[in-house]
This record gives sequence, structure tokens and C-alpha cells, in this order.
Amino acid sequence: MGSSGFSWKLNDHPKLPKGKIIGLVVLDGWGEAKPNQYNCIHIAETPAMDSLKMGAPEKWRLVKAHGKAVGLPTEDDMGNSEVGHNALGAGRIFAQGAKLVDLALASGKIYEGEGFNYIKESFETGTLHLIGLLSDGGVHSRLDQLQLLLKGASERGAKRIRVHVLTDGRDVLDGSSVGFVETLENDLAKLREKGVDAQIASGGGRMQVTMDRYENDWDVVKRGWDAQVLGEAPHKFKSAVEAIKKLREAPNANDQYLPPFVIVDDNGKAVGPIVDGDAVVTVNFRADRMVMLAKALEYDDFDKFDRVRFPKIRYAGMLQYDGELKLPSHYLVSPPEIDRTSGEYLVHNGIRTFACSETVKFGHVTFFWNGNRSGYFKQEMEEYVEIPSDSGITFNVQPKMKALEIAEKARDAILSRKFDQVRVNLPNSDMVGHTGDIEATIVACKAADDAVKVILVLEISSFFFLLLIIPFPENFKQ
Ligand SMILES: O=C(O)[C@@H](CO)OP(=O)(O)O
Repeated sequence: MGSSGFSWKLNDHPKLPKGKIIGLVVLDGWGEAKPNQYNCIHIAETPAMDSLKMGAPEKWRLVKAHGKAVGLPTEDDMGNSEVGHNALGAGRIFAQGAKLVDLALASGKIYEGEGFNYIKESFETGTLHLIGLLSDGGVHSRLDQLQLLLKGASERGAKRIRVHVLTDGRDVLDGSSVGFVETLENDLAKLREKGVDAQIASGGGRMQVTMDRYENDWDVVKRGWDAQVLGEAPHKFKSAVEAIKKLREAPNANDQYLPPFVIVDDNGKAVGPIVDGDAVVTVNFRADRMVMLAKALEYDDFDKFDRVRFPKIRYAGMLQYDGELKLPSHYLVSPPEIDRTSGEYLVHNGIRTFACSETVKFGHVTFFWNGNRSGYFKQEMEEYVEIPSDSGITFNVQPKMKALEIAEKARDAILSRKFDQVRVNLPNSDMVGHTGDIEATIVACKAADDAVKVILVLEISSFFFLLLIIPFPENFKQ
């Protein structure tokens, strides 16, 4: 029995034979939508998936992966891999970070918690820095939450505020960052009218600056550190709107990949480096792309890049991003407590798991799957394999990514007969799809299908192919 009276014991499955291997393949970014010239899955040749669908239509199911089905605030919230993998791994629906932050802001509880009281100690003499993704995408952060936090913090004594913006163009339309920065500038101007010294201090595109994940490329975090903490960047501007407009003039410029910039005063001095005595809040609620920065901001022992300066700050995350590492140690809103996940049940029942993906999605089938928890439940019963992702290139350059390598590992794991569940994430269609490059995305979908073919070996008893369906606004496709 578990500590609260429940039992870890799993009953036999009514249909699946005992002792056979289960293949669990997440085709990240796949879904079903009406066929048109933007539907890359429809255009690509996908014989393996087609044969699974046509061969056993009675077994083909679509999984809803957006809105309330995955714990998001409303049906209009598009899905994403964090909430999808959390829900799949747990087999239950938990109110997700976006919703928990909404509730804490609406009730004002966010300002009563330990995290806010901790950072508040810096308000009298230090600056409050807010770092995060600036958009209304609702996947990693939301503009309206930032706006409320700015208002709430200034009403509670923050006199000097600096915002470090990360432009999106991935969960929202490319080019929309100018509008988001203008909106934020308006808000900050209103705060200035009320006597608060509030400004944007630095910025850059999310895939170039700060928001790397699973330690794929620490240079991304370093570029952010240089701009946000040291006040150094290759581009300097007097205003963030000017910065974005100017940087977007470069050929093939894209919000996701804008280079880092800092805002400087009339003497060319950065307006908002992070220094001793300041408070810092990372305003993203989603964990994966904040963990690396959180480590850089919090860990005394840190060797991933030369921080040059390690300011003594009060740092809080919007949420705690890693429950196992307890990182960061201070946070404004308690994260969803995703407990009793399927992985934990499996180890309690002697069922052995193999999980694999490439770096950019590795944590999806481990960390997110296990309820935002790093590490193994029981190492002797689990094996997690990470295939290093390409770094330093955009994903449309190598659209096949590591699909084949992942599939071969999965196949070998099945054939080894050492595991009962073999779980993989094939990230191509998602990662390449996010670049908006149609040709490359078609290649990516075909590569995912080729990988499925490799995994389809006879020794397996059942496959679950999970298509994460993420409805985008119609105009996103243009
Ligand atoms: O790349 C990411 O961070 C998100 C989109 O913001 O994609 P996914 O949810 O598929 O990981």
C-alpha cells in the first residue's frame, strides 16, 4: 500500500497478454487535420502510419491534447508537449502551471507566498528583474500574467523594474514580437508615470537566448547571461521596439532567432544589468526551458560557462521547475503535484522500462513523463537513453534529426527482451514544424514514419502511437 492508503498493485490488463512488450511511440507534433497544402503529414509519404491506421481502424483512436483535456485553463489553449506528456505519463489530468498562476494572480495569493516575500526584501534598495518569454502563446508564459505581476509588484513596493524579454515566433506568429514589445512598453510607460523606474533592459529570440533545454547548448544560456546579468551584447539600442524592428531587417530574420541585445542610456551604458542585492523572477511557468537558467542563477558551483560575475541576488521562479532538484528553491506559485505517475507504478510492479529520445525531447519521455521529476524511480528497472541532438543549427537544416537513431535504439531494446515497455519520442515533425519551413517539415514527417517502420518489429504485442494534436490558429500556417 502507498502511504495514503492506495495500492501500487496493477491489475492485469483485460486484453493485452501478460509478459509481452509494449511499444509506446510519441510522434511529437503529429495530428489529424483537414488535408491541404499546409498539412505536411498529409503531403508526406507515411506508409507505416497509414498501414497502422488502415489496417486496424477499430483500434485507431485520436487523443485530445489541448485545453482542459490536459489541464490548461480553457478549451482555447493550444496543447504543448509539457502538458501532453504530463497527462500521458500520469494517466490523469492535473491543473497545469498556466492555470495555477492564473488562480494565484486572481486571488492575490501569489503576493502572500514565501517566494514573493523573499524577493520583496530587495525592493527597497535593489532592482526587480523579470526574465521570460514575451507572447500570449500560453505554452511557456503569458503576457497578461507578466502585466499583472508588474502591476502587483509595483503596488507592493518595487521601485525599479527591468524586464528582459525573449521574443517568441514559435507559439505565436513570427513577426508578432514587435506588437508584444509595444504593449509592454506602454505598460512600463504607465508605471513610470506613477514614479516607478521601469524599463526593458535586454532581449533576444528564445532559440538564441536563454531558452535552451535539457543542456543541448549552453551557449544559448550564456548569450542570455551576458545580456541580462553582465549587460553585454553584440547589439545595443536605445529602445526595445527599435531593437526588434532593426534586427528583423536582417535577411531571414525570425523572432525565435533574434540575436541578443541590450538597451543602453545616452552614455551607451546598459540600463539594467543584474547586480548584488537585486531580485530576479523568471516568469515562465513551463519548466523545461527555464531549468538551465535557474541553475546558472542559483548554483554556487557551476561550470557550464564562465559567468564572469555571480551576483548575490534573491531569485525566484514563477514555479519550481524541477521537483527532484528543488530548483529553484524559491518560487511564486507551487507547481502541480503530479504524483503516482505510470512510471512509478511500473517499477512497483516489476515492469521494466526503456525510454529514449534525442536531447531536445529527452526530458519529454523522462522528466515530463514522470511528473516533472528528474532521474530514475528505480535504476535497476529502467534505462533512459539520450541521443545527442544537433546543436547550433536550426532544425530545418537537418529535418531527419535523430529519428533513425532513436528507432534503432528502440528496436534493439525490444529485441533484447530486457524491457516490458519501450517508450520513445520522435521529435521531427514538431521541431521542424515549428520552423515554419514546409519543405523541411514534409521531410521530417517522412523521417518519423521511416522510424516507425524500424520500430515495428514482430516481437512486440501492442503499440500505442500517440499523436500530440496541437491546433494552431488558421493563419499560423500561412
Ligand atoms: O519547443 C518548445 O518549447 C515547445 C513550443 O514552445 O514545443 P513542445 O511543446 O513541443 O516542446
